[in-house]
Amino acid sequence: MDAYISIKNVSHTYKNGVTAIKDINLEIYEGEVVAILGSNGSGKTTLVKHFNGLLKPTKGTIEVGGLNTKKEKISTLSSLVGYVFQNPNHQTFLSTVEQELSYGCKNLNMEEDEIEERVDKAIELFELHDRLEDNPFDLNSSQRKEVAMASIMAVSPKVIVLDEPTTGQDHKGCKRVLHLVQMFKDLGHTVVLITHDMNLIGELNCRTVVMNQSEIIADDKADQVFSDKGIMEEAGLQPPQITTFASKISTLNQEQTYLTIDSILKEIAVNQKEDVKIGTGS
Ligand SMILES: Nc1ncnc2c1ncn2[C@@H]1O[C@H](COP(=O)(O)OP(=O)(O)OP(=O)(O)O)[C@@H](O)[C@H]1O
Repeated sequence: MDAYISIKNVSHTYKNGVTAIKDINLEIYEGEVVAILGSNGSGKTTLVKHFNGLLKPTKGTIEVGGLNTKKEKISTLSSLVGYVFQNPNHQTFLSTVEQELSYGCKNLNMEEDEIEERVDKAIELFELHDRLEDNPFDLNSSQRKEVAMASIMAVSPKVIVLDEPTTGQDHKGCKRVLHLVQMFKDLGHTVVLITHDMNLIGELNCRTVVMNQSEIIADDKADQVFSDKGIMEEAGLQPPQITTFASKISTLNQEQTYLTIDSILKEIAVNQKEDVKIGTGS
């Protein structure tokens, strides 16, 4: 299968001379959930802004859906890759939620009927029926972020990039983000997450690309990355607290990397059943 996003030897040097990404090679396939991790300034946002043409490589090539991003307009690329900014205020600027939801589709010159159909679907998915007349700026930040996601979903791009989706969210908001990522995946979208939220990555146990000093230093499933002390130290990352806790409990299988409380509880339940079996001689 061909990669949907194919990045070959890509570097980006800003006008001020900072090379924010260096010789990046990365392939992202349809339907994947990929987290991009790394300390501040490691190059995550610069990399991802290349996916929808907001930035163009100063060296190397990127193809999205077979199109060379250097040769395509941002409008073409943004119908393939939707970018949900960290701060929804950078994305919502119209006076009603309904206008926001149709904005992306209108920008792509879709027919009225198609816009209506897509907006209705987004309203359904995000349960926004009661908010259509609201001004996005009267909503709380979590709701505003959902409106931003819903307006991207109306366009229905193959790839959805979520930049720090849980930053500034309360516990309920974080759970909702997890649910939405899973929903996007179930609907067949590819999801790229830029995040510092190790718990979110732990819950997803998704492909995890680690960046450090403008380069990719790891690309593996989250449990493999989190158990690699060298990589974690080099990138200045800490695994989820539950992973560190589990690594200190000798009765747990130390060959395994536990990413969630549920995975620990499951292991304990299995151990207890084994104990009962041994105790009864059955
Ligand atoms: N528009 C710009 N002009 C010049 N330098 C920039 C620009 N945007 C980012 N940089 C620099 O590029 C480097 C990488 O920044 P980038 O924002 O891609 O990293 P990041 O990993 O996303 O960081 P953070 O986690 O803080 O968002 C940093 O040194 C940053 O200062």
